[in-house]
Amino acid sequence: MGVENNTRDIEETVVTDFTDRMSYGGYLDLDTLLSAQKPLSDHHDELLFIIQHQTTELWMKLMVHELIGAANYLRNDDLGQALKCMARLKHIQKTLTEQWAVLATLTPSEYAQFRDKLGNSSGFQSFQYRAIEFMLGNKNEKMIRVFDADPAAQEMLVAALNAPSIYDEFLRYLARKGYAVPASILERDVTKAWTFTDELMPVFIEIYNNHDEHWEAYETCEELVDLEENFQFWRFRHLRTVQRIIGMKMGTGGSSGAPFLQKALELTFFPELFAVRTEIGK
Ligand code: HEM
Ligand SMILES: N[C@@H](CC(=O)c1ccccc1NC=O)C(=O)O
Repeated sequence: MGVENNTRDIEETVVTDFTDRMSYGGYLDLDTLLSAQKPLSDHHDELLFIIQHQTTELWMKLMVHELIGAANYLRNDDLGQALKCMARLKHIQKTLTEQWAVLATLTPSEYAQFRDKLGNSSGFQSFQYRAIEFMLGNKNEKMIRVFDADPAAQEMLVAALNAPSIYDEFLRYLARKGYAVPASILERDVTKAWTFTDELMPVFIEIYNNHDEHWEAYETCEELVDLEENFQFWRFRHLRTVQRIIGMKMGTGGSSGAPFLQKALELTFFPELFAVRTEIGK
């Protein structure tokens, strides 16, 4: 039987009594989740602003989880599982980059009506964002101080600062597989930002020039390139959204605003994987 009167019958077997059963809202703790939106103004658009940030933080929570997973799998030489984590990470990144379109419906006039309520709070203080940057190799000890007033966040961030990045783990994996990764790289101080290392180039040139013989390493290199590219796309959409909403105003976090965000577009996580492109087929 099809639908009648444009109304779908609820089937006899559908469960409706949840007095002693776990329900959807109970499992997902929706009471907590949906009571966490607390606008500080009466402005219609503040809910959009809050939900855009909260959904981003939720997806970033999964990104942290997947990045930890990927690093652990690499450490255990389980490349297949590490690649699965990276594939999921890339889809989350795409979702987050697309999501900027929702916030871009906020006009400068609308935002100006509640911006003063935000005080000095800023995305700059997102510990999950900072952890993701650290896990990808953009380490910066100075960021830790921002979290002096939040010991739990700070502890998590210090752990991410002290742990090898996903790139460090990949290079260690390559070394275990017999690739000539210099010892100085394997023993480097992982709390410092990665900087371009010329001695690594022969390893990647070999992998890219003879990719059939190095398929697993080659595929992983390209996954890392995708991750970096997607990260830059997110940063770019953030910058463009900021430009259209606050122009050249300073940030609530105290930075110069757009010029500060622009500088991040010059950062790179895996410089050798981009440099190798110049060398292919020479
Ligand atoms: C009206 C929308 C937004 C504006 C005007 C804006 C503006 C800014 C500005 C000016 C900064 C520089 C730090 C400062 O001085 O405050 C910044 C940083 C940041 N914002 Fe936003 N932002 C917006 C939306 C978002 C959203 C939705 C997120 C998602 C969580 C986000 C995440 C971040 C992060 C992670 C940083 C630090 C970036 C870095 O260290 O390179 N922002 N934002
Ligand atoms: N930094 C933004 C304010 C802002 O966007 C914001 C404020 C509180 C919590 C998260 C935010 N998002 C990103 O920076 C501004 O300068 O307008």
